[in-house]
Amino acid sequence: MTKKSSCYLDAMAMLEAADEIHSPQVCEQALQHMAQDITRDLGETYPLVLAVMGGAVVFTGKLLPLLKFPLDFDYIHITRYGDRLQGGEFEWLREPYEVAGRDVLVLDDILDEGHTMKAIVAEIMARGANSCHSAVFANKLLPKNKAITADYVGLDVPNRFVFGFGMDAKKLWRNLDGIYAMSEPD
Ligand SMILES: O=P(O)(O)OC[C@H]1O[C@H](OP(=O)(O)OP(=O)(O)O)[C@H](O)[C@@H]1O
Ligand code: HPA
Repeated sequence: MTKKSSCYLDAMAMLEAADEIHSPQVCEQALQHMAQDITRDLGETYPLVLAVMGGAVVFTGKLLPLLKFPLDFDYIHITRYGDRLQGGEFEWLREPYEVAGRDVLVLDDILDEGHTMKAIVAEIMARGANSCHSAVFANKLLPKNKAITADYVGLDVPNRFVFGFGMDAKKLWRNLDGIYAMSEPD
């Protein structure tokens, strides 16, 4: 039998200690509701849909086939957490291109303090977009005001570090189909 790496063991221990917040079934239902709302509001605008890498990858992959109207798709990449549990400075790894005159829909995995989405929307509007809507799969419930609220929210999550459904904790477990919260120190 092969020896399991310490990364593998750490990942399994993290999942074992975590609490399930939203099951895969609840996540799928939330996706359906989001798709209906987005279709109702943006279905005739031929939007440019921008996924925020890398957290939006699962949300995007599951949402796009539910949007049964014409759209363009591209991605942007901005990060401020890396493998940390606290946000820091922004780093743009791929800026938004060819947004002038477009109705843009930004997809991201989570709205936490909202600084990332606020910076994205500001950048897109500064580049001449006609409009910019935001859709996040998870909205973290915080005891303070956020920098921005999202136009479309899949599910609320508690004020804990969550992972799964595209979200990583210390770079782990983006690939889970439900949402989990890391165990809290005793
Ligand atoms: O609302 P905020 O407090 O700004 O946090 C939300 C952002 O943080 C995460 O990105 P991260 O910087 O971890 O990059 P990632 O997408 O590569 O995980 C997440 O994907 C959001 O983009
Ligand atoms: N989980 C994963 N990524 C995040 C979070 C979180 O709770 N907050 C901001 N980015």
